Amino acid sequence: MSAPFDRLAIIGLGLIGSSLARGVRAALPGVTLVGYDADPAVRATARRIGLADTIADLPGEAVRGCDGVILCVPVGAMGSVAAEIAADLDPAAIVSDVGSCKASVVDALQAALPGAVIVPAHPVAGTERSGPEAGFATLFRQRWCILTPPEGTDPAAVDRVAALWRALGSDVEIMAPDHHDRVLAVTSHLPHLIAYTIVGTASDLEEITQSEVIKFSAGGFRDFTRIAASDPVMWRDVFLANREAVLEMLQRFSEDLSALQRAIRWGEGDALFDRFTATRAIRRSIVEQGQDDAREDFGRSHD
Ligand SMILES: NC(=O)C1=CN([C@@H]2O[C@H](COP(=O)(O)OP(=O)(O)OC[C@H]3O[C@@H](n4cnc5c(N)ncnc54)[C@H](O)[C@@H]3O)[C@@H](O)[C@H]2O)C=CC1
Ligand SMILES: O=C(O)C(=O)Cc1ccc(O)cc1
Repeated sequence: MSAPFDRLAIIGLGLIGSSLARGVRAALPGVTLVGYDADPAVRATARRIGLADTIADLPGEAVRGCDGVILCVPVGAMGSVAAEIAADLDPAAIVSDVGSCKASVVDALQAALPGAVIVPAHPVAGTERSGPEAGFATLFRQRWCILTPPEGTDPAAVDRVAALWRALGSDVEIMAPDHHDRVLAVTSHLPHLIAYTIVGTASDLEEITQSEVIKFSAGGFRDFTRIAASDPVMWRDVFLANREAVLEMLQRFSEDLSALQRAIRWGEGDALFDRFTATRAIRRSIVEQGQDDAREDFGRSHD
């Protein structure tokens, strides 16, 4: 199988960009990799650990001569990065991204790069860690990667981006950007909001000390603290960019939470039991489909 790209630029070398670089190195050794990050310290680390064949000092320099460009920056920075590369982009190059929400990113990329070939993507794989040293080559293996090409996108371009993610071990699905954002609002964004809230609530309680929260954190709370350790810039941007879908799912969630609150208040054990039985079945079907995190060393050593 020939590689889907000859020369690939990765802009943003944090968790996802560096995992992508490592994955491409391992699975597609014929691809020439160029990296760029706005943070000079990240560029220095990327050079030291040999993330790409070249680490450029300017975004335009990174994309020049590339047939593929993947933006791996927080979603709020996608538009400005696209504007920075516009003048140096090969007109035939495919521009993609890895942002966690898609409608706003598609709009930002189309506005900054009129006429460019744009195939947005979202690898539904990650950890709570960030930065170039947090990445690992196998992050995308057995994970979904959702592509949200704008209407009229050349199918051959979509196939090339799909081939890239399949080479890294992902399963690829195509979706409309708005639908993607509603699905991810409930499966990923709302759970992060809940984790940020519960961990904040526990640490704000006056009568329970911080050290008691840490000392007695049982399974459930510990899992929430992992998610609540996720990158503040990335998640600030996700909630601002996917505002409507998140607010809609939050409204539904609040209503369901009120129903459980009511059941507890009125001692309605059957209602609680029925709800917990139904949710247990959902967990079982996720595990059966191999989409759980059975990887015990998740986020630690993977290369
Ligand atoms: N963290 C996760 O689990 C996942 C994240 N994503 C998406 O991937 C993207 C990147 O996230 P992470 O790698 O986790 O974040 P990260 O914080 O580890 O890395 C982001 C990098 O982008 C750089 N950057 C920021 N603004 C820039 C600019 N204007 N020009 C060039 N570089 C710039 C930062 O210096 C940083 O090194 C985000 O859009 C996020 O929504 C997608 C799937 C999973
Ligand atoms: O670490 C976790 O539990 C995650 O949920 C990772 C993650 C974060 C953001 C995404 O867009 C996709 C996956």
